[in-house]
Amino acid sequence: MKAQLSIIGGGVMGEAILSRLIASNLYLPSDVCVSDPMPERRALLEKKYGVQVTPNNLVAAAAEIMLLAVKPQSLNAAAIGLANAPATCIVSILAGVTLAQLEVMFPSKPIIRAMPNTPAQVGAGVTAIAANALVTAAQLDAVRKIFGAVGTVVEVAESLMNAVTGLSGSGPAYVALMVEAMADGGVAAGLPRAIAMQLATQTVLGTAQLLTETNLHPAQLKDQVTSPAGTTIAAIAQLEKAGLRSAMIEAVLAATRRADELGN
Ligand SMILES: NC(=O)c1ccc[n+]([C@@H]2O[C@H](COP(=O)([O-])OP(=O)(O)OC[C@H]3O[C@@H](n4cnc5c(N)ncnc54)[C@H](OP(=O)(O)O)[C@@H]3O)[C@@H](O)[C@H]2O)c1
Ligand code: PRO
Repeated sequence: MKAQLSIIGGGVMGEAILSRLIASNLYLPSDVCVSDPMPERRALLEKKYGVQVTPNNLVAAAAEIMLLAVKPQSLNAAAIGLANAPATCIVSILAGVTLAQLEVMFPSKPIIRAMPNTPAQVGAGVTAIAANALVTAAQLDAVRKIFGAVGTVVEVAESLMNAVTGLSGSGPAYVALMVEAMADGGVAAGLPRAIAMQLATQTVLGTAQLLTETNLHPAQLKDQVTSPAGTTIAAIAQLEKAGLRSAMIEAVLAATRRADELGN
């Protein structure tokens, strides 16, 4: 049976997207087929979501939309035999892999390159998409709906996709590092670990919500928190001394460069 959607690679991101598509009723489990080499993984996805599973990418490829969710290093192996895949539209979430490279692998196919992030697991992701010239308005709409089920969708020029990868694709790891470090600071100052984690996580969540809902510039928010001769400016002086801003800028650039390398 031809599935509406196939997912090639049922790992972290494949499952994150799958789980929201099923939970939001955008796809019926019977309309989705997931291909993964690991029997335990297939069994888990089949049991948890009721989807079709297969170890054979060619079987899965018989779908309206084929979502490639393998690691960039596994793409060549995963794509063997898929050049003439019956899939109508190919969607790739692979870091660094360009539309031009995908067009060589899947000649004459409508292809969309996408970069989601792991908050997709809770429907709070952000995904950038870029389409090739063969994608129809209906296909773009269908793919927008897929990523809309896991969060916000933005369209960007394909030339910016590696920068997106360096910022929002990899970004949850930077924020997680910051939350962990803030909690460690709280523990160093005497807070119990569980309370410190709750305070750190909610501070990040609330600050993101405040910035989103008020459209405040981050500098204005910082100024609101920073009393003259107060506690916050003492902390900020330390962060500036340690080069936090520069470290964050360099981190995004390093991830962007790595995405460039993965595409070569
Ligand atoms: N994780 C993120 O935050 C994130 C965010 C945005 C985009 N991405 C992109 O999403 C892709 C997947 O990342 P991930 O973190 O989900 O990786 P992952 O957890 O390793 O998932 C990849 C899955 O593909 C399977 N696989 C390997 N070779 C295959 C083949 N030939 N055919 C079918 N399936 C195959 C893997 O099985 P085995 O484990 O048995 O090899 C694994 O289950 C990557 O290209 C990454 O750049 C990831
Ligand atoms: N995770 C993938 C990586 O680290 C791509 C963006 C987030 O390569």
